[in-house]
Amino acid sequence: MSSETEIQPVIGVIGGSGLYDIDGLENKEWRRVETPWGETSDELLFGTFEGIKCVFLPRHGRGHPIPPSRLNFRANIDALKRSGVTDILSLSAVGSLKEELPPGRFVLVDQFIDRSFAREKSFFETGCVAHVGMADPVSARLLDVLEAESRKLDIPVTRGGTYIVMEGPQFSTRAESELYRSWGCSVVGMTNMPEAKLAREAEMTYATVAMVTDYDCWHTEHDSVTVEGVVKVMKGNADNARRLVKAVIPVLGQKRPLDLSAERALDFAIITAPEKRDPALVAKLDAVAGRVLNKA
Ligand SMILES: CSC[C@H]1O[C@H](OP(=O)(O)O)[C@H](O)[C@@H]1O
Ligand SMILES: Nc1ncnc2[nH]cnc12
Repeated sequence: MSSETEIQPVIGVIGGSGLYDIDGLENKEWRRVETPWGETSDELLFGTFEGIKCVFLPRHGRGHPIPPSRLNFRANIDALKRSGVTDILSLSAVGSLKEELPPGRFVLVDQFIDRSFAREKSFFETGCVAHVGMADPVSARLLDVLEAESRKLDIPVTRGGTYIVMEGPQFSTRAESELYRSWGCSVVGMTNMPEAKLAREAEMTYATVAMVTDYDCWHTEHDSVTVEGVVKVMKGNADNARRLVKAVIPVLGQKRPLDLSAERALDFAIITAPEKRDPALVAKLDAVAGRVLNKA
């Protein structure tokens, strides 16, 4: 298949804190999707928007029952892949690590630092080893559209930045917050890794809209982050996120060429010799890696 091959995108939206539904979808249906990795956070919401297929998943489940360390990221990403999703828009509440990124701003991050440690981070295990590239974890094409539509809607937006992923669920200590700032990070959150790594392994394009809710705890003129403070800002952010999602779907849903860095990420990534592969694991990888593993 050449890079000129056109595909019909299916848009997946992962809703973070405060975003447990999306409006404007037609033919809406919540459906459970079975995966070999266990239970997803919730049922997935299938629908169309201006004729474009969309799939929504509330990351923490409706009503927010699941904390960051207990999210089954593998099941969530596998279920989106299995449902035909090609492009993932991840919507996330984050704390700001820079003065110029106040609450209410949307940061279109282009890098991540993964400091999470209590999570399953790969679909590949003993019996089928793969190493995908993560140098550019975010799709510039998705960012272009998110940036252009945010500006049209007058949503305060910053293109570029690093999202540092902490394990949580407690917020950072002041020393941690200062450490992340000294590393040049823009925002801090608890969920985008391993989500972005798994999206790459599953050959889906990925971009995050990091919606600032607070200044974490480093800022001397603002109170340290609390859930109460986050929730107050989240409402306005969620309204803007809904407007933005509605604006980007018709643009992203148009036929487009393959995005090779993501959609062909597994072409040269699997190192385990075919005769050494574990058939049970290969079977589990059907949705994620069937394209390369099941080649004749
Ligand atoms: C409710 S504040 C902390 C919570 O919000 C973020 O989650 P998400 O990315 O799903 O919006 C953050 O990472 C924490 O999980
Ligand atoms: N300050 C913060 N730290 C980690 N996750 C967050 N989500 C929202 N605000 C946050």
